[in-house]
Amino acid sequence: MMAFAIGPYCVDKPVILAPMAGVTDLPFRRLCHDQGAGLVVSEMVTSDVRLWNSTKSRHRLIHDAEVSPRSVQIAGGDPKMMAEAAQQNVELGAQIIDINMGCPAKKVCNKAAGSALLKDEALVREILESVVNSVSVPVTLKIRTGWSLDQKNGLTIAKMAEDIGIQALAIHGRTRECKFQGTAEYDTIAEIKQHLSIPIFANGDIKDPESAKFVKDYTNADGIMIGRAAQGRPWIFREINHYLETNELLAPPSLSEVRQLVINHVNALHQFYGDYLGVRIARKHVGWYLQTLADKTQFRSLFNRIDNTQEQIDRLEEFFVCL
Ligand SMILES: Cc1cc2nc3c(=O)[nH]c(=O)nc-3n(C[C@H](O)[C@H](O)[C@H](O)COP(=O)(O)O)c2cc1C
Repeated sequence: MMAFAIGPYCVDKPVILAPMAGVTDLPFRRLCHDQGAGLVVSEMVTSDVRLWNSTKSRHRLIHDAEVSPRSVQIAGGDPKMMAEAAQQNVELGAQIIDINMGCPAKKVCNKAAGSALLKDEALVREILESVVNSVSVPVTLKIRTGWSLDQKNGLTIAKMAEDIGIQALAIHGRTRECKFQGTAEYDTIAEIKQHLSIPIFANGDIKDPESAKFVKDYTNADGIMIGRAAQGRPWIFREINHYLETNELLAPPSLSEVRQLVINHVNALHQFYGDYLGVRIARKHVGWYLQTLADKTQFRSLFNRIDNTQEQIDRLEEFFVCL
């Protein structure tokens, strides 16, 4: 059964992995896809091609070996640079270009990019037109509900985006000013969904199957986008799919399944990043996995001191045997 389509790409499951810089790298995207995410979106790639030689950008520009459709998010505030970045990412294998107007990170917003763009509707229009006209693949957009509570212009931006040719829209239920404070609200998302005909993805504070179903029903969104709740818990995608289909909760994964998943994930990180970066990035993900397991504090500090790929795997094996 098709949940939604973006251009020629039919997506059969309505649960989407949100773009998260420093989290949703290629190994994590593949893992979440295996666990039932219908669509996974890359970490943002800066539109400033002069920065593409950094280690961070080089890893973000690897689009082969990715599950299809390959959705690559770009971030920036200059229409020409955004168009150039979109074209180059398509040449590198992107099948969908996603534009970031949702991220409140200072690094992004200080340069009038990410969610900071929402206060300048003329610039938003220029960027969207420039990117849509520069590539032949579908272009999607991620926004917040607006710039501020006084200027909740999400609906205006959404209508503009659809008119320009944006093919799907993800909305985080907070304004830029809210950053991550308070709780997400879904009325604005529901209102946008009523006025638009492109697929709409609801995002913000969805933590479990029940909240996913609530938000999907409340907003009538075509997809549910999950960010932080997937950290250390990538099986949330299959749990949500199951609940949406059957209204019943899946049993949690067994310890031996979690063990295998964590070890495979850590191995994939070592392979993708190499030894030095791989062990460091693995520490972050293992820290998240440990939040759902017992005996975490002691093991976490031990694991964070390990500097060697094989030793990370050996210690993880031992840790799970002792649980
Ligand atoms: C660590 C982190 C990195 C993020 N990076 C991005 C990003 O690169 N692009 C983007 O559009 N949003 C980014 N976001 C925002 C998320 O995509 C999402 O909108 C937000 O976390 C709310 O969803 P959640 O409550 O399910 O986490 C990031 C969020 C976090 C926590």
